Amino acid sequence: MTGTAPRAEGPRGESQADVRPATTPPPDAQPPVRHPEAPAPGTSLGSHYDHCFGCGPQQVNGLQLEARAGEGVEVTAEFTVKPVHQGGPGLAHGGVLMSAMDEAMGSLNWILHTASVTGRLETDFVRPVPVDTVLHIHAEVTGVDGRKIYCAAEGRLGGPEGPVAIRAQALFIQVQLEHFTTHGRPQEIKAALENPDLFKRVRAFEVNP
Ligand SMILES: CCCCC/C=C\C/C=C\C/C=C\C/C=C\CCCC(=O)SCCNC(=O)CCNC(=O)[C@H](O)C(C)(C)COP(=O)(O)OP(=O)(O)OC[C@H]1O[C@@H](n2cnc3c(N)ncnc32)[C@H](O)[C@@H]1OP(=O)(O)O
Repeated sequence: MTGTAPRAEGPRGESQADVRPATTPPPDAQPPVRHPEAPAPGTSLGSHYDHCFGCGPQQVNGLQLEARAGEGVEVTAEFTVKPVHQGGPGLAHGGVLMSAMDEAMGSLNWILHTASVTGRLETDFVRPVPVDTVLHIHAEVTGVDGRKIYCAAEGRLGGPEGPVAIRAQALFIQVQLEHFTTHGRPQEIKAALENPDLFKRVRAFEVNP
């Protein structure tokens, strides 16, 4: 019987010789820079979109993550696991926890003043996370290489110094406003564009990269 050789390529079809974990900054990546107009350390970042599953106040079953700016190119956030977030009985669903990490790393956009979307997201689940737990998340940018923004995050149980339950690394890709207007469902895009605050914010990110 002949076995099938493992695929000698990375997630984007690159040859094995070129493969570095896609979420690890390359050696020539730039250190991240806190944008001069980034929210001051300690400031609550609020929601980027009322209907966002991760942070939107209108999503009653969403994560309603509350993030704050840190000193560097970093944020802290808390996610309270509710019964609606269960996977196993009394335990958080892994995909929901990944969403919380995605949202926390996505909120680094506020610190860089960049609009970006998740290209790749890797997660290690280290400990189970029971319902009613508050997951304390710290997320930071680890490097920037052109449009590519490398991020890492960890989530701890019960407090910022609690045991680590989840670790994540991600590659975000900078996009323009057109990313949303081209691909989003027209009715939500129309409503979002009619919201002057949201529109101005995304435009400001574009002219002040
Ligand atoms: C009007 C409404 C506005 C609403 C927005 C409001 C506010 C925004 C501002 C602030 C937001 C604040 C907080 C946000 C909080 C949470 C956000 C949650 C984030 C998400 O949950 S977001 C949803 C999931 N996300 C997607 O829905 C993406 C689908 N996808 C695509 O839309 C494309 O795929 C894209 C754009 C990613 C790239 O497409 P593209 O054509 O622009 O660029 P291209 O493919 O050339 O990639 C360029 C370089 O990245 C490398 N690269 C790309 N992908 C890679 C991968 N997976 N692995 C390894 N490398 C990768 C390439 O290899 C190349 O590298 P190189 O330059 O070295 O060749």
